[in-house]
Order: sequence, then C-alpha cells, then structure tokens
Amino acid sequence: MNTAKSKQLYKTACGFMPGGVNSPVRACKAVGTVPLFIDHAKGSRIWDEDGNEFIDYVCSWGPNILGHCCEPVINAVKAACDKGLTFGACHKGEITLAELIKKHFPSMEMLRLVNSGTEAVMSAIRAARGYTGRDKIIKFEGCYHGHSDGLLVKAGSGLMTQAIPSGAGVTEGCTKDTLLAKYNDTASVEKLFEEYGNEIAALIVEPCAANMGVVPPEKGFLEFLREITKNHGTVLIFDEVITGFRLSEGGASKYFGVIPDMTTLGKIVGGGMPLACYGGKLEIMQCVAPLGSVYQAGTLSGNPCAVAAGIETIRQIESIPNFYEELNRKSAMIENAIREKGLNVNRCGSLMTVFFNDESVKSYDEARACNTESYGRYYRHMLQSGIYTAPSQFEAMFVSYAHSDEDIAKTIEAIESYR
Ligand SMILES: Cc1ncc(COP(=O)(O)O)c(C=O)c1O
Ligand SMILES: N[C@H](C=O)CCC(=O)O
Repeated sequence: MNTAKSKQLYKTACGFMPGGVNSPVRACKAVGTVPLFIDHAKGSRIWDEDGNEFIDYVCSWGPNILGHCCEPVINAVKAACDKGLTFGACHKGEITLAELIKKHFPSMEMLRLVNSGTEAVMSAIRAARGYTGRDKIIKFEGCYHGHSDGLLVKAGSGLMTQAIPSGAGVTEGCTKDTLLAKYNDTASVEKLFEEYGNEIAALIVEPCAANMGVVPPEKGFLEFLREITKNHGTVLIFDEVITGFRLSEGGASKYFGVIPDMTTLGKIVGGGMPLACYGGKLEIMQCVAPLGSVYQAGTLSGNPCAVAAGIETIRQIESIPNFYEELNRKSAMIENAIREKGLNVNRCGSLMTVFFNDESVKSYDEARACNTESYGRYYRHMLQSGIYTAPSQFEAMFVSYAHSDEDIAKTIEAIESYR
C-alpha cells in the first residue's frame, strides 16, 4: 500500500500541530504507523490522499451511524448553509431538534444544545453541583468524558493509549473533588458513598464503557448505580455521547432500561457536525442561566447548520425499518468471525473491541493488561487488507447502517487471514 502522500502531509502537519494532529487519538504511534490523511468519504468507505480505499469502522469515532455523506443529511445542511452559517440568535430548528431528542430521551425534560461532548459533560456536572450545592463527583477509571480539567483522572481514550494517568496542566484543586471508582465494581462505589455520602453532587458513567475499549456493564451494575445515587440525593449522569442513538434510538438508557437524572449526548445527535447536548430533570435544568444561576453559554451553540444535520440524522434513523436490528445483525457477524479466530471480543450492539488479552475484559485493569503490540499488529494487518479500524486498543469499532453485507464479508475475510 502506497502512503507516500500521507507520510509527507504528516511530516508537514507535525510542524504546525502537536504531533501533527488536532486530537491525540488520531496519531497512530500506538499502532506503529503514521496517520492517514483522508481526502473524501462516501457510505461505508473512505479514501486517503494516496487514493487507497478502506471500509471505515472508525466512522469519525461514532457520529456516522448512517455512513458518510448520507444524501438527505448533506442536503439538509446545504439548505441550512444557504440561509446563513450562524445567527447567534434563536431559530426554529433548535426547537425541532430539542423535540426529537426529548421524544427519544423523555428523561431529558429540558435540555441545552452545546458544541462538543466535552462541553456537554462539563455543563451537566456544573448544573448538578449547582442543583445539589455539593462539590464532589464520582467518575470511573477508564471512562472518558472529554477533556475538561476535573475529569482528566485515570481517563480512557487517548490518555489510556498514551498511558497518561492524569493530565499535566490540571491543578490539584481541579481534581480534588473527583472521586474514582472501578467500573463494574459495586463495592468500590459503596465505599465512596460510605465515606463521602452527602457530599457527592453527581456520579457520571458511560452506561456502556467504550473508551477503554468496549466494556459493557455487568448485569445489575447500572441498576445499582441508580439505586445508590437515589438514596444519597446524588445526580446520576449517563454520558451517552457515544451510546446515544447508537445502542437504540433512546440510547443506553432505553437499551438497559435504567433512567438517569441527567444525560449527555454528542456525536450522532449532531449528525457529523459539532453539536452535543445535556439535559435532564426539570428541577435541575431550571438551575441553568438565565432561569437560574448556573452559568453556561456559547456563541455557536445551536448552530443552524449543525442542528439541521442532527435533525435529519434522527429523522433518517426513525424512518428506516429495523434500523438497530440490522446494525446488530451485521455487528454479530463480525463478532462471530473474531471469536472463531480465537480472539477476545466485547460487543454491545454496533460497538465492539477486539481485546488482545486471554481473559474477558470487564474492567479498566483488565483492559490495561492487554497486549497493545499485538493490537498494533492486528491493526496493520486490517489496514493492509483495506479495513480502517481504531488506531488504539482502547477505542471502539463502530458499525454503520451503510456497511453492506459485502463489506462485512470482506471484513470477515480480513479477520480470517490474520496470523
Ligand atoms: C463518552 C464520551 N464523553 C465525552 C466525550 C467528549 O466528546 P468531544 O470529543 O465531542 O468533546 C467523548 C468523546 O470524545 C466520549 O466518548
Ligand atoms: N474516544 C474519543 C471519543 O469517543 C475519540 C475522539 C477524540 O478524542 O478525538
């Protein structure tokens, strides 16, 4: 495979951007390659600057559940662009999108549109603190909730890939109220509530962890979190930036049947544009300015072009019969091929990760114990076979509706030929 142009572009990019990238997970150091520079994409496929074609399972880290360049979404964005890129003022689309979100996430009684998952989570936590008048929060090791200061402690995603335990540049003051629990370990949560019970404003969790690789919640874990937070007056926040509109149209909350107090959404809800949101119980959201004194704002929040992409993406999902069943069917075929190869895999709906570990992975420690060199070898093999997957052991593989049976067959062939 010729990647000369990507290599040259990468060299140039390194002179302008840290590590040549605008988000660390894109750097491919962990898998022993340089990043591919993407020229264009369509459906299930992406093409790099050297003209190489790949079946894409990164899907922009989740948003492209309909595949790339879904025509109705592109047309909706074009129409919105024609009317103006940004107003910094109210417009009808915001209401339409909010209605659609609330229809599928009824526990988001009121919500606010923002520009990124990081902002959504940061704002949800601020609202929870304002509402409860408490300072402390619980997060789980290996969960990633964006790059706001207080959450960069034993976080997943790029921090796990680069083995950064807690981000430099984050003051002790910012993280002193962040308590750490272990995913799928109820005792670790109980211990924190015994010690800090009435000081804990919020517990935030990825309801299906996908930033230490995919680690689904064990049976009863989310129900336990619901119960213990309720008993202590702590706000339960489901960070559904990845799982929202992915596991079901009502996200992980509907999929697992557990209702949080607050939810954060990103990725799919913006249809590939910079848009995210947070919301939840009315009495919590009423604390947000201008109704209340929890301040949160954004020049580009509710951007009309991003809102148009979000609306059309949700409408497309709604209009396709058996949408999630189809995603599940295709994902199960890939999962089976990985298992038949004797490799370890975790799957939840259309999210999955091949783990290079002999044991099944249920926790951050088990994920960390994986052989990342072997993952790198697997990644390079898949890439050479025309399959583009996450360049890190600690990320998810995303299956989209645009992946055809032929794509799946080609992917399975690539898995089967892995030695
Ligand atoms: C679960 C989760 N929460 C929050 C974020 C932060 O979102 P963003 O990258 O849009 O800031 C991400 C991904 O980046 C995520 O996977
Ligand atoms: N794991 C991250 C989000 O899901 C990947 C996106 C990024 O940080 O660039």
